[in-house]
Amino acid sequence: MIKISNLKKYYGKNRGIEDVSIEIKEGEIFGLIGPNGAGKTTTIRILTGFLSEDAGEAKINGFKLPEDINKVKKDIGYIPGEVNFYGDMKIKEFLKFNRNFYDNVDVKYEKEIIELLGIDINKKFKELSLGNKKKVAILQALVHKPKYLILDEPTSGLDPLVQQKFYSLIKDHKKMGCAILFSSHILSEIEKLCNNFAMIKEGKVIKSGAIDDLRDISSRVITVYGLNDTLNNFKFTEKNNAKEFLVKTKDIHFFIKELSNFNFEDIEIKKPDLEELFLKYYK
Ligand SMILES: Nc1ncnc2c1ncn2[C@@H]1O[C@H](COP(=O)(O)OP(=O)(O)OP(=O)(O)O)[C@@H](O)[C@H]1O
Repeated sequence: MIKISNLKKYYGKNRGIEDVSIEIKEGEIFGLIGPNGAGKTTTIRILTGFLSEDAGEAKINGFKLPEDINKVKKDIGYIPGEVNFYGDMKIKEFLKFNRNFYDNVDVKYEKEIIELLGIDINKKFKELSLGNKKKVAILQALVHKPKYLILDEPTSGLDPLVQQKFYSLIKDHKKMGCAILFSSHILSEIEKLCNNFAMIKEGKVIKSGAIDDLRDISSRVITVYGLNDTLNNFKFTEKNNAKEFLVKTKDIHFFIKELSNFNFEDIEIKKPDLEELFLKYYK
């Protein structure tokens, strides 16, 4: 398990994080979201052994970070937000170096990922584009089939096709029982991939829980176009020349009955948009 409790970190007088607590179980993809400067990377840097905390604690499999990083290093896969490897090294040399470090690299799997993502291992790192550098970072993070994956905006810079391939690799790791921390600004990918999430703002967790609970799966957004009247029992907000109602699924037939007394042009019924809900918290 990855367990972070009341973690706090200041850079001198500057707040990094104030109070962050999250738990990620094996077989779970956990979304870490929040605006620029919220504290996601600071949290991740402590978890990956690069920074020490001021208060609270971060643990992986019971080992305290950053102190015990060497005891869990081989079980962790990490994709940093900014990928900076050894510029003059060819990718194939880098992979050899990586195989020596992680004595548990699955060489067959390494080959599979190289083919899946289309990585040119004969190129030097400095010759690669941003997206292709990111592909090497993905490869390096996954080849030893880690038990814990820590991903800091892993899809930034990837084209949509490679993104899809990356998602399938991550889902495979989830099936293998990996505990995955996935930091991202792309709310739709958090919605699609994650079971649970935490939103950090100004260094504190302001909202967390199951993605499905957040969405309020028992309600529907009903947009009615060309309706000039108001309904007695249902409130609405005016949006793009239409009236938008949030209606509990159990009340939909009452809603339709009441609406049928009036003229309107068109109607659209959909599940609440998670992206809109997330954006409210960003503001
Ligand atoms: N080396 C540093 N020195 C001083 N302040 C820092 C340093 N690194 C981060 N900070 C500050 O800590 C806060 C949290 O930054 P952090 O990089 O953790 O946020 P983030 O959520 O990862 O942001 P983003 O989404 O922009 O990557 C910010 O206010 C940032 O300015």
